[in-house]
Amino acid sequence: MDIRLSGVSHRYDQTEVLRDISLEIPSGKIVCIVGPSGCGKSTLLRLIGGLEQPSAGEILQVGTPPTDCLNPLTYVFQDFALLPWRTVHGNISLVLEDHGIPSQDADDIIQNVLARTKLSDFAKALPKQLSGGMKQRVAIARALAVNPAVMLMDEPLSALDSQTRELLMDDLVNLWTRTPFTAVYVTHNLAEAVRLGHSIVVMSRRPGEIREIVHLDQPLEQRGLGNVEMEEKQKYLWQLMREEAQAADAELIHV
Ligand SMILES: Nc1ncnc2c1ncn2[C@@H]1O[C@H](COP(=O)(O)OP(=O)(O)OP(=O)(O)O)[C@@H](O)[C@H]1O
Repeated sequence: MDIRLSGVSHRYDQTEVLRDISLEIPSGKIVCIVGPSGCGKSTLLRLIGGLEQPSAGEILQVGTPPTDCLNPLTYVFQDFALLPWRTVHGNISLVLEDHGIPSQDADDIIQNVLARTKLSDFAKALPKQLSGGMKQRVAIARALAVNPAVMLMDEPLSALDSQTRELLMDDLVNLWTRTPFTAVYVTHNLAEAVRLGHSIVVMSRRPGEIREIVHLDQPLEQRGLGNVEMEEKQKYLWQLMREEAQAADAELIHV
C-alpha cells in the first residue's frame, strides 16, 4: 500500500503549520522527513496516521495493506511507550489481544518478531531490566507484530546515546534488508536520514513546505560509517537546512 499526499495544508487556529505538501510514500521504502524544529514534521506524521484531519488537501491510501495486516498505520515513538508492568512478550501480546488473535497464533507472531529484532532471549524481561536500545527494539517488534502497511516513526532513536543509535540503525537496515517494510521516519539527525532513507524530504521552517526531496540510490546495506557518498549527501542536506534552521531558531527566540 502506498500513501499519497496531495496539497496537504494544516493550521492550528491562527498558526499555519504545513503548506501544500504533495508527496508519495511508496510501498517497501523508507521516506525520511527532516527539517528545523517546529516545522510540522510530527504534525505531518499525525495527519498521515489519521489522528488529525488536514485543514486542506487529501491523504490517500493507495492499494491494499499486506495480508494479515492488523493495523495499516502503526506508530513507533521516541519514548518507547512500553507498559512497565508487562514483560517484553506481554507488551507485544497486548496489541494482538486488542485484535482478538487466538493465543497460539499470537505466540507464533511474537516468536517471529522477537527473532527478527534479536530479542528472543528477553521475552520474559520487564522494561526496567532493558537498556534504552533494547526497549526501542521491543517497540519496533510490537509495531511489526501487527504487520503494518506503513510504520510511522517519530524520532525513534533520538532518546538513545550515539553508540546505541548506530547499533539500532544497523538493526533497522538488517530488518529492512530481510523483509522490506514501508516507513515514514521523522528525524533531526541527518546521519540517520542518509543511513536509512530511500528518499529524504527536506522541509522549510514553519509553515513547513517541501524544500527538496533528495533520493538516495545506494542500497541500505552499503551505507556504513565512513561511506564517502553518504557523507557528501549529508553535507548537501545540511546546506539545504542551515538557513532554515537558523531562521527557525531566531523565530523561537523572539516568540
Ligand atoms: N495540537 C496542537 N495545537 C496547537 N499547536 C500545535 C499543536 N501541535 C503542534 N502545534 C504547533 O505546530 C507547530 C509544529 O509542531 P510539530 O511538533 O509538528 O513540529 P516538529 O517539526 O515535529 O517539531 P520538533 O522538530 O521540534 O519536534 C509548532 O509550532 C507547534 O507548537
